[in-house]
Amino acid sequence: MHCVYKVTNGIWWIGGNERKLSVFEGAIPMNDGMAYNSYFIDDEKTVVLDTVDKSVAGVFYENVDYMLDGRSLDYVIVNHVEPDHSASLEELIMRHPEAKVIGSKKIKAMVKQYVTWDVDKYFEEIKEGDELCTGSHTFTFYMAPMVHWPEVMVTFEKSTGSLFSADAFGIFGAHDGNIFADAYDFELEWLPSARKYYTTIVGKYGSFTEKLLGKVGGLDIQRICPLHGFIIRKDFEKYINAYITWARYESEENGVLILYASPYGNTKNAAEILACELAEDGVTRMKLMDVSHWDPMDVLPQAFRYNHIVIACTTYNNGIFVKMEEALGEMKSMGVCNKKVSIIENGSWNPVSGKLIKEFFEGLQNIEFVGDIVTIKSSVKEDSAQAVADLAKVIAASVQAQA
Ligand SMILES: Cc1cc2nc3c(=O)[nH]c(=O)nc-3n(C[C@H](O)[C@H](O)[C@H](O)COP(=O)(O)O)c2cc1C
Repeated sequence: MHCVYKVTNGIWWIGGNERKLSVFEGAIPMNDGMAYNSYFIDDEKTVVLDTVDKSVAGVFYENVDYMLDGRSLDYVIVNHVEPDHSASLEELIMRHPEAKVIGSKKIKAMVKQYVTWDVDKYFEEIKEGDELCTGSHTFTFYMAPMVHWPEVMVTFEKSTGSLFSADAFGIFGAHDGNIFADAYDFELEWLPSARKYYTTIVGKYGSFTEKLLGKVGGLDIQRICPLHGFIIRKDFEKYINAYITWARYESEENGVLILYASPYGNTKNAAEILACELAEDGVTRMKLMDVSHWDPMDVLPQAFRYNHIVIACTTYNNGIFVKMEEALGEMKSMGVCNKKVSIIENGSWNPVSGKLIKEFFEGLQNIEFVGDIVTIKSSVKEDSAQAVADLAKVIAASVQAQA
C-alpha cells in the first residue's frame, strides 16, 4: 500500500524507510535505520525527483502509481546516480517508458553504466542553470561535483523555494513519522546523526561542499529536501552553520577526545587518570573512547568534533595497536586536520607506538603537538602517573587558551 507525505504545494515525499539495516554501504555501522527520500511533483507535467534503494523499491513503485493516478510520468530528474538513489530507476523506466530522464552529461554517462535500457533514447541532457517548467513549478539545475560523487547535481524549484540537495544535508536514521527536521530535537537527534553522515560519507570533500553552499546561497530557499533524513524548512542557519563547520574542518568543541587502545587495561588506566586530571584542571568538554569497542566510523565524527585529541596506545608487534591503526586510517582517509594532539604510549619491552603515532599525525595537515610523549612500561607507576598529570596540565592550558 502507498505511503506518501505532502511536503508543500504540489510536492510530495514518495520515498521509503528501511529499519533492518545494521551496516550502510558495507562499512558504516548504524542502528536507527535509513530514509531513502524521493519526491513527486504533481503539476501539469508529472515528475519524480530521484528514486530509492532496492530495499524500499516496493512501496516506492506503489507511491508513484498512487500519485500518478492513471496519468503518465513525464520526467524523472536524477540528481545522484549512487545506487541507494538510483537502483529503482532501472525498473521505474521499464514501468513508465513514456518518461524522460533528466540529468547532466556526467549523470547520463553514469546512468549508462548501471541500467540495461537505451539511455540515449530516454535521456534529456541539461546544463548548469538550465530551467525545466512543468506548469506551476520551475526547476533550475546546479552542478555539485564531489558532494559525494562526481556526477552530483542539485535542483532548485522556484515557486516553492525547494532545494533538492542530493546527499547534502542528509543524515542517518529512518523517519519516526514526521519528515520535517523541525519535529526533531536538533542537538539530540539531528546533529549527532548529521555529523556521522557528513564525516563518514561526504567528509573528504569539504571544499566542494562549501563551494555548493556558496553557489546556492543567493537562492530564496524555503526548504531543503535531501535524499536521506529530514526536510529542513526552519532555522536554516543552525543546519547550514553545522555544515560549514564540518566543511572547513573546524572543530565544534573546545575540549578533548581521548582515544585509547588497551588489551589488558593498563593504558586505559592511564587514559582515565588523564581524564580525571583534565577535569580537575577545569576541562569540561571531553570524550573517552575505547577503539577496540567503537567502530572507526564512530570514532571519526568525534575526531571532527573536538579540537584536542589524545591517543593513548599500546605497542603491538612493534607497531601501533591494530584497532587504533584502523581508527587513525579512517581519520586520514577523511582528511582530519587542524588538531592539537597529545600521545601516551605503552610497551612492555620496546615501546614504539608513540613515535609511530607522532609520525602518522605529522602526515596530516595543521597538527600541533601538545606536550611530550608519555611512556608507560606495562602499567602506570608513580613516575608515569606524574607524567600523565603533567601532560594534563599542558593540555588543559591549551584548552583554556582556546576559550
Ligand atoms: C599481542 C601483543 C603484542 C605486543 N607487542 C608489543 C611489542 O611489540 N613491543 C612492546 O614493547 N610491547 C608489546 N606488547 C605489550 C603492550 O604494548 C602493553 O605494554 C601491554 O599490553 C600492557 O598494556 P595494556 O594493559 O594497556 O594492554 C604487546 C602486547 C600484546 C597483547
